[in-house]
Amino acid sequence: TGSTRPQRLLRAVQKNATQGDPQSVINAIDHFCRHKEWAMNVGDEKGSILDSVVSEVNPSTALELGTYCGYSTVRIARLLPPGSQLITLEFNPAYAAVAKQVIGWAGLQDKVQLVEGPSGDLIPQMKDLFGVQSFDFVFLDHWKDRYLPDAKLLEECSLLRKGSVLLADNVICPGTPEYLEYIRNSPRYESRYFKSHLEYTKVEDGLEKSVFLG
Ligand SMILES: O=C(NCCCCc1cc2cnccc2s1)c1cc(-c2ccc(F)cc2)cc(O)c1O
Ligand SMILES: [Mg+2]
Repeated sequence: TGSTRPQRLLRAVQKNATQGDPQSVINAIDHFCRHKEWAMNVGDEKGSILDSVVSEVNPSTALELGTYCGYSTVRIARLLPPGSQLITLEFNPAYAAVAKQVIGWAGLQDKVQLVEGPSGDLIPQMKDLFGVQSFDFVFLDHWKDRYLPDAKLLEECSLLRKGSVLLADNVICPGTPEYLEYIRNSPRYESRYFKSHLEYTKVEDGLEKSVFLG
């Protein structure tokens, strides 16, 4: 039984990145995905947009839906102010196991809570499990047909407050048409589209930033 792509990605991080240096972890993953094997990380181009939104929001509590190998987890966590927390949900235990090691290699484990399971079950438990009142920032990067139901679930569970920012990956490719339709037409959100490209390719993709108005 050979290795999986996430395991090969982790080996590239352990070989080429410096422990405790998040930027070197990011660079190692981008190099691996551009020159060795494509993987569904948000990537460097969309990652820079993610960085600018996270820096602008400067969240105390952040939620990531879809950890995968932890690339965007590291991008977000490295920018968080001291004392803030990022909760990241992953459905696939094999992905979660790799992500935990990538996050650890970056030295960001104290800022990150990695939780395994489906978002639909876990979101209603956020207050009880982690004592979260509300999220200042949410990065949606999981099943594309779960973006809409989970945005509604966050509202219903009072996990969003006036000014909370949702940032959604892949709104063009693979695409999240129902989510875009809802969020762009809802009076409860102010949305903006950041045109970019599918990670490590020339294919169009983009991020949708939506501010909850309360
Ligand atoms: O599927 C994508 N991401 C989701 C996979 C995670 C599943 C989870 C479900 C779940 C449920 N609950 C909690 C946690 C989680 S994690 C994805 C796919 C592409 C892509 C792939 C092929 C292609 F040709 C073009 C684009 C690009 C991307 O940037 C992606 O993000
Ligand atoms: Mg994505």
